[in-house]
Amino acid sequence: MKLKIAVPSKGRISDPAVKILEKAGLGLKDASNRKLFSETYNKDINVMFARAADIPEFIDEGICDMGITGYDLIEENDADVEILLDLQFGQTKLVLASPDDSPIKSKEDLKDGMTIATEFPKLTKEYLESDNLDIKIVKLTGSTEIAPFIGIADAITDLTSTGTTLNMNHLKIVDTILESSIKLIANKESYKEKKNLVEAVSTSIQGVLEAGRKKLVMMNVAKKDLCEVQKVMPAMSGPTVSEVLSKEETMAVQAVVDENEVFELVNKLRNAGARDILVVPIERIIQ
Ligand SMILES: Nc1ncnc2c1ncn2[C@@H]1O[C@H](COP(=O)(O)OP(=O)(O)OP(=O)(O)O)[C@@H](O)[C@H]1O
Ligand SMILES: O=P(O)(O)OC[C@H]1O[C@H](OP(=O)(O)OP(=O)(O)O)[C@H](O)[C@@H]1O
Ligand SMILES: [Mg+2]
Repeated sequence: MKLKIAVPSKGRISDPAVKILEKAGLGLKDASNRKLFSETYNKDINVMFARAADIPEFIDEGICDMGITGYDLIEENDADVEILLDLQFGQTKLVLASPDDSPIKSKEDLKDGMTIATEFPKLTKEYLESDNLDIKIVKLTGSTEIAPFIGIADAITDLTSTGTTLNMNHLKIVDTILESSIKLIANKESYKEKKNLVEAVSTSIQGVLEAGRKKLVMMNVAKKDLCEVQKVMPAMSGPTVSEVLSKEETMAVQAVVDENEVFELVNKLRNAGARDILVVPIERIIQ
């Protein structure tokens, strides 16, 4: 039984998606450009490349079993899929925005008869319907930010992450409609029929995400200093201590710690008597 994963073929989320699969042990056998399919180093799992915007539909319809794409696209396509993981990249938000000098400064300033340009008509319509506003929606396929300046819209809804595009086009954020990031999703039937394989992929990717924030700290400690070192040693399940065969009165100590604790910890460990301290990246942590 094979499992097919849909991966964005281009754009800002394509490379990070391929990289997280590689770290999860699902490296692509052929990631050359313009290929539609690639095997992975797991004989039961293949990858299909597609536009991020098409992936929600492909998973909903079962054309692929799993996929990696943006939450905004899942919602805009009203895709009925299982959202398994937040992949902690591609954070963005869909916002209502208007020209800097526009009187539209809040949602309340929107009036019947106005026009909004967007690449996300469904999400925009839902956002407006909640206030029974009779506002025309103009669907564009990109460069939405110019719409208010060529007379086709009073305001826009668009994705923003750094805010650069809005600032460069003299647009201000009026309201946030949806927070989004990149998700690992699965077809609901596949999740039942290929549950083991789907969960194996999800667990492995979760292990990569967990490990991303952790480091393995290893060191040698004289037996006389062990107590002092253990006092400063935060750890997931207590440090591991073992005999150093080559040095009698010395113990090898190691523990997994959060990367943001490492700087302070290393100095405390040295002061407590630890020597030969190594800080090692971790590829995956499977609880
Ligand atoms: N600043 C951003 N603008 C747009 N999308 C973003 C942004 N940050 C993250 N994303 C996420 O990436 C997804 C795909 O956006 P992206 O623009 O990379 O793909 P694309 O539009 O298909 O490719 P391209 O922009 O190169 O045409 C978006 O739906 C969203 O989930
Ligand atoms: O807040 P920022 O970091 O400026 O990002 C926001 C911009 O990114 C997206 O466009 P993209 O670059 O994906 O081009 P596209 O419109 O062709 O998809 C989006 O449509 C905005 O224009
Ligand atoms: Mg884009």
